[in-house]
Amino acid sequence: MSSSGTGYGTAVTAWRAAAPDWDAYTRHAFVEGLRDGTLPRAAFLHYLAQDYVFLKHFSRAWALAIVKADTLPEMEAATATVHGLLHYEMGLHVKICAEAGIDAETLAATPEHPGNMAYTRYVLEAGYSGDFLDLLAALAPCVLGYGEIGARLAAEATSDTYGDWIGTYAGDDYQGICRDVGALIDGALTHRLGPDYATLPRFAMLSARFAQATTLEVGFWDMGLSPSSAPA
Ligand SMILES: Cc1ncc(C[n+]2csc(CCO)c2C)c(N)n1
Repeated sequence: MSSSGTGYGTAVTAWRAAAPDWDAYTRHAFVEGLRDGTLPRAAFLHYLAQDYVFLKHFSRAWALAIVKADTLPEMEAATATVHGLLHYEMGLHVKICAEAGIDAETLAATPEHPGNMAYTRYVLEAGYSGDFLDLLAALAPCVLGYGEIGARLAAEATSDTYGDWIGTYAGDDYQGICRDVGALIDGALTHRLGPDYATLPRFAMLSARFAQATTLEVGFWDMGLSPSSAPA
């Protein structure tokens, strides 16, 4: 595991260090292909189409966070994320795919890959059967991993083929979102478990959720690298 992160918060820094697959996720061959520009365009577009489906369910999971929240600021943070996903991030996917000749209707009809389904339904299930903390622990690797990937690739990229993608996640706006989500998690833990939350068994259970979602992110990149594994 890498020893350093991007410092998004106390809890996520601990969870990140304890997740066995963190490097497999953030330094995956797909990510390295974005870094050096060798990722085939077909793999990128296949990934984007699956990610469009992913974001739809991920938005539902953040909407569930509004339901599971306990304070108005928690509700506001979750609402802002839902809004950003539906009105900004999904639109970016539509635009990039349209430029590559995949129209919005085709994108919306993308068959959902089982690895995609496994990940989003795992996150939703964490929220359905658990509380706000369970849901945030399952949501966190996605948000913060892309922040870490973006920041590293902005410094280490050797090609600008995927510069727009890298720039989106390396940019100040997205890095600010990552710090906000890290602070939301630290605040939610303190509010529910007290300031010594990191010493409690519950914290280790949440860490395991974070690790599981991290492993499912690895599967998502794997899927992106093998377009032929998509269901009909
Ligand atoms: C598989 C997969 N994992 C993570 C992200 C990144 N991401 C998902 S939602 C969001 C906005 C804040 O919640 C960001 C950056 C993705 N697009 N696809």
